[in-house]
Amino acid sequence: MISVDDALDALIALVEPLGTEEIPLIDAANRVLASDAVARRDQPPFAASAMDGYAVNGAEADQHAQFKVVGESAAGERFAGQIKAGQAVRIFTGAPVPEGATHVVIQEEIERRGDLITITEAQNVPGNIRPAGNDFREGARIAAPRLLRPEDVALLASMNIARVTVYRRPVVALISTGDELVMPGETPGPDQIIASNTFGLHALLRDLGAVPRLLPIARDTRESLEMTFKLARGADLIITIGGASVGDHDLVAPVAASLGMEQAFYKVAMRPGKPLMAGRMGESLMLGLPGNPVSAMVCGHVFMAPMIRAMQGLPADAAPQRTARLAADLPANGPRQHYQRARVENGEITVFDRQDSSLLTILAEANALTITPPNAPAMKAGETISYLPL
Ligand SMILES: Nc1nc2c(c(=O)[nH]1)N[C@H]1C(S)=C(S)[C@@H](COP(=O)(O)OP(=O)(O)OC[C@H]3O[C@@H](n4cnc5c(N)ncnc54)[C@H](O)[C@@H]3O)O[C@H]1N2
Ligand code: MOO
Repeated sequence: MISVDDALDALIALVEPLGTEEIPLIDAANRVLASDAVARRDQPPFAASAMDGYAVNGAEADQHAQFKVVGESAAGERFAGQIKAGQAVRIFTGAPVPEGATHVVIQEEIERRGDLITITEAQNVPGNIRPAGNDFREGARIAAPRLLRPEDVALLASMNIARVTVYRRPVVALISTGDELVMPGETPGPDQIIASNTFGLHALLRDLGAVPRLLPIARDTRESLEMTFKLARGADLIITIGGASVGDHDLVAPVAASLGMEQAFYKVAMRPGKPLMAGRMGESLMLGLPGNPVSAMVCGHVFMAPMIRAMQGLPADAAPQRTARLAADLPANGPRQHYQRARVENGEITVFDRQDSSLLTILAEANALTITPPNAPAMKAGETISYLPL
């Protein structure tokens, strides 16, 4: 058995970032930028009014000063002339500030009669003007790699970047194994259960930006598993669920080996998730997850997620950890790193009593997995513990 950290290192060593593709900006959210994006213009491209009001020369903008309104500057259509002494231009938010104007008086602070306005309040001069290039200048960069959030997409649009180069999304084949499994919605036989972690992992993969492909459930025979592995060809990553342990029907390791899988490791000192395996299989990477539903999901967060991020060119970091205060004492740990379902609220974390790796109700109630290193001593309520947010 190897440690969680060594297993992660071995996994990341297998991964190379996938190729890149150019896509329309409208599809860019949740993708990873592969080449720096460079602004094609200044924003704003002109000094712009920040308010609805009147553009004047700030040197003249005393309380009670009077101006003649000589024109209008609207967003999208500027006032073509220049403001002279004693003149003002009606202006709207986002409109170009006319030449000669250095200040915008908001319309709540003037009185208007016909073409004449009078400033009614003392002014903070200059004000209410956004200088050209205030947000960014032409040539400003968004550095790759970067996972593009909706906020980044807005900025890219503003930079007039209509297409972006991003890493390809990993295609992931998901194989459930076991004679006992049927799909949700089917009618299980008396000894059957519903394939569940398959769906949890599918959802997690989507969240991570991968393209999951759900393959038919492989039965507990060599032939069925071989056939399903063949269907998985072409995937960047093949994930099996179940059949990873030592029972007579646990065929994933021998069948994968017979199909040429070069194993990087098998069995990790963690709980749940011990019978994890990984390696390379032809053009694909392979990750064999344990079948117990919680084990599979925990391995999904701890191992699959960093792999998918690294395939998309992001730094190959472990899932980010946080800390919280324990709500109750925690017993000493055994030889495997323990990931326990827990609920964190207002900085305090409660570890659930029931931790059997088949209990999806407890997983669904949890919003965190506490991490206890191998052979860690008992901890007292109030001590700080690390956790993975779910
Ligand atoms: N003698 C030993 N027995 C077991 C050991 C061991 O070291 N020695 N390890 C245990 C641990 S830890 C785990 S975890 C499980 C993992 O076993 P497998 O990966 O071989 O998984 P299966 O036996 O196929 O299934 C385990 C359990 O999970 C259910 N399952 C499987 N796939 C799904 C799915 N897609 N959706 C929902 N549930 C699924 C399956 O029906 C079993 O109940 O082995 C222990 N045994
Ligand atoms: O350690 Mo196994 O992965 O649940 O229950």
